[in-house]
Amino acid sequence: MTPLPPVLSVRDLVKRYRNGTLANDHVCLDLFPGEVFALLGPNGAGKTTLVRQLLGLARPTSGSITLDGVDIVADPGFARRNIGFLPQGSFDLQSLTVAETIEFAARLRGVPPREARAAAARLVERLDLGPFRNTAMHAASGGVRRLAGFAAAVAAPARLLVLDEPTNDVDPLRRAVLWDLIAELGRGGATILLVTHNLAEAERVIDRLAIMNAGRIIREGSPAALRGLVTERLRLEVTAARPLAPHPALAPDGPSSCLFDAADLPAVAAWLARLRAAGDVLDFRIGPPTLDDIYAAAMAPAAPGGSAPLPAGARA
Ligand SMILES: Nc1ncnc2c1ncn2[C@@H]1O[C@H](COP(=O)(O)OP(=O)(O)OP(=O)(O)O)[C@@H](O)[C@H]1O
Repeated sequence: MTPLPPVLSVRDLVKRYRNGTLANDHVCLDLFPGEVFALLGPNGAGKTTLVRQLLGLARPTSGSITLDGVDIVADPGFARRNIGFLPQGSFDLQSLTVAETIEFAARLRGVPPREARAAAARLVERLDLGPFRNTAMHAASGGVRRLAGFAAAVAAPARLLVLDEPTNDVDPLRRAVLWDLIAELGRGGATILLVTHNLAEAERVIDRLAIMNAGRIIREGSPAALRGLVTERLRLEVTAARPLAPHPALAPDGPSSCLFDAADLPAVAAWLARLRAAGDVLDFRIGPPTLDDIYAAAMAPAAPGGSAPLPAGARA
């Protein structure tokens, strides 16, 4: 079967600001239909710069960006019409109510009035925003503004959704609904670029991810492929009844939550069983490394004498 062409294709993208900062250094990226793709990286890595160019809000120094094959450097309007965007910052239309904001966003992207109103009503219901429907955006809490912004981004059909920290300030119950909705949109065929530091929650919706550092993509692949960075390690979470003397295999950061060598599993399991029988440990969980662990491993300084090896298949 021939793979579908990418929705978004970025080739050799370079962005150098006027002050000389090289914010994107030959970035290449392909996003395929229906995938939820996470862009990760520390502060200042170049993520916002990349997003601004994808949206046609900043001009690349060199390189190309196409959306559905259309050159959006030459036609930035095409990007603005076809990308749903939840920005990191606050919303501009502060005098509109929550429901009006969502409806207005849909209208701006060409949805007829009746459908725009229906889409807003559906999203208000789904995100449990009913009590805030008629609250003016400027008077809404940070979390409600965030949810309204999310609803505004997804209220009209889009070729690509760019969601920058969608769950910031959102309460845990609505956050769970929001992640469900993101996963559903992906399953429904939407292509989603997620910029987030919240790896623990994003983990269950992500199909592929890229880690940026200093303007470059340093790792790219599915979470499963990138787990190659931390093979031979397991993560232990312990609920203890009282402070525990550390086990040598878990030092120095154990044992409440830590990584340990898989080879030490028999010793660690026997130690936990003893503590559990004595009532010192109430509960424990041993599982594979998390996305946070993968990220930390990717960002760790290279071992002396060379750079960290790239695991097979870690770069798609
Ligand atoms: N308008 C600008 N002029 C000059 N330098 C800039 C400008 N905007 C960003 N930079 C610099 O470009 C680099 C990348 O910044 P960018 O905002 O893209 O990073 P980021 O990964 O989005 O960071 P964060 O996670 O903190 O939002 C940084 O060194 C930043 O200081």
